[in-house]
Amino acid sequence: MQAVHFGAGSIGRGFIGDLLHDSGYEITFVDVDPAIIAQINRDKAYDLYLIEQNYLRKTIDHVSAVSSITQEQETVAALANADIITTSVWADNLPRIAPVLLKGLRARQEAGKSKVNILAFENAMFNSDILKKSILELEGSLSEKELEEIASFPNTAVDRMVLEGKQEGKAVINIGQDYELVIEQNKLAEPGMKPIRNAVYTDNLQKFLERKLYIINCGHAWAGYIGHVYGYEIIQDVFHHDTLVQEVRETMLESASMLERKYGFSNQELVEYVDFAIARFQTPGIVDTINRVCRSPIRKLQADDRLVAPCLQCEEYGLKNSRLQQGIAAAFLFRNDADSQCEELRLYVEEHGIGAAITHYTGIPAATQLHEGILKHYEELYRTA
Ligand SMILES: NC(=O)C1=CN([C@@H]2O[C@H](COP(=O)(O)OP(=O)(O)OC[C@H]3O[C@@H](n4cnc5c(N)ncnc54)[C@H](O)[C@@H]3O)[C@@H](O)[C@H]2O)C=CC1
Ligand SMILES: O=P(O)(O)OC[C@H]1O[C@](O)(CO)[C@@H](O)[C@@H]1O
Repeated sequence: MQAVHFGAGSIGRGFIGDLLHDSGYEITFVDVDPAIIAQINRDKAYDLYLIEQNYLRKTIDHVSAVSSITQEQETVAALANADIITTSVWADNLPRIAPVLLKGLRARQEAGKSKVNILAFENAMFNSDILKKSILELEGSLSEKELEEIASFPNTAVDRMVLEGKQEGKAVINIGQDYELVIEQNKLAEPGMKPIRNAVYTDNLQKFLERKLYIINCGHAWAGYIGHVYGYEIIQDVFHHDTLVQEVRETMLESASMLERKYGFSNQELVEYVDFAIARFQTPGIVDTINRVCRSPIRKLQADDRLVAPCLQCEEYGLKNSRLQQGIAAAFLFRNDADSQCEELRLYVEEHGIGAAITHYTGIPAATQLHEGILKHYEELYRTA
């Protein structure tokens, strides 16, 4: 069986590649980074290191790689022959892979190939729908009916600790043992089939997605943005600071109270989920930068993302959300010269003021209780920063 995976980065090789390999696929990675492509083609394999098993090595073989920039024909040919197509390129990049994907789908159409599953494994709500929409919006694209005849776009939730590391001086990928890969079953090309082993198949993805994004990623982002205000650079340092850990926990529990109300999760299972996530962030020996956790703050401030969405929903249910407001405020103070979204945010605040920026990036209207709360937190954090 053949898999084509866009994005040979941490999650691409460390999580999706791992599971595709264990499901029996040969994997063609499509990337834009010549160094990663060359490395995969040279070694025809790559190594992963299992953090909790004293960095035990696991080799992923039967892999190759192509560049979507310089090897478009090869990419299209691989797509035409694929039994499954997957991505982990960051949600913001999905529109960039849409054109070559469309060419691959046309090639499949011409060759009379069977309907293929296309799964976007990105941290975003309804990630595969974003990709489908990007394909449909291309000039001269297929109609929605034509696209649905040749491809299915099940949405997913993707959770695993995957970190860049070093072994014997070489850059490697370290992976955590716990993971959750959830796939929308009813949208699969054949809903009875389970194309990836060890994934969870569900018809109620939103519940899993929100639990993961609004608790794990929310707490992580809160810790990163607040940690940055306090001058930390490594996220583990935040998780070794008792007061901050307590505050992250309070943030995650604000989201949890909303999810309990909305989906009927039990309080105990959500509290256990929060504590499991915090324990994972505290795994001994791992080092992860705040710059990575906080990357792309504009994306993370969107109304359906990890901080604003649970905050808005808590507000609707009349639930406490002050910690979430604080995390949103802190995101506006995140600075990283290598991240263009930080500079865009900074310039917008400088030109229009923080009040307008909150509304512009989060959609939260001015003169609401929420807006005023975020503003107040921003002013307090600004004095600390
Ligand atoms: N690292 C993690 O622990 C987790 C990451 N995710 C999600 O997985 C996705 C990928 O994250 P990472 O693997 O950490 O990022 P990464 O930066 O390590 O990997 C992204 C890869 O995509 C490639 N890429 C970018 N644009 C491309 C294009 N147009 N065509 C082909 N390849 C392209 C990059 O060259 C890079 O190799 C993101 O959506 C992230 O939110 C989700 C859960 C966990
Ligand atoms: O990958 P993103 O969406 O930029 O956000 C980083 C988050 O994703 C993860 O990489 C994995 O879920 C977390 O470490 C972090 O919460």
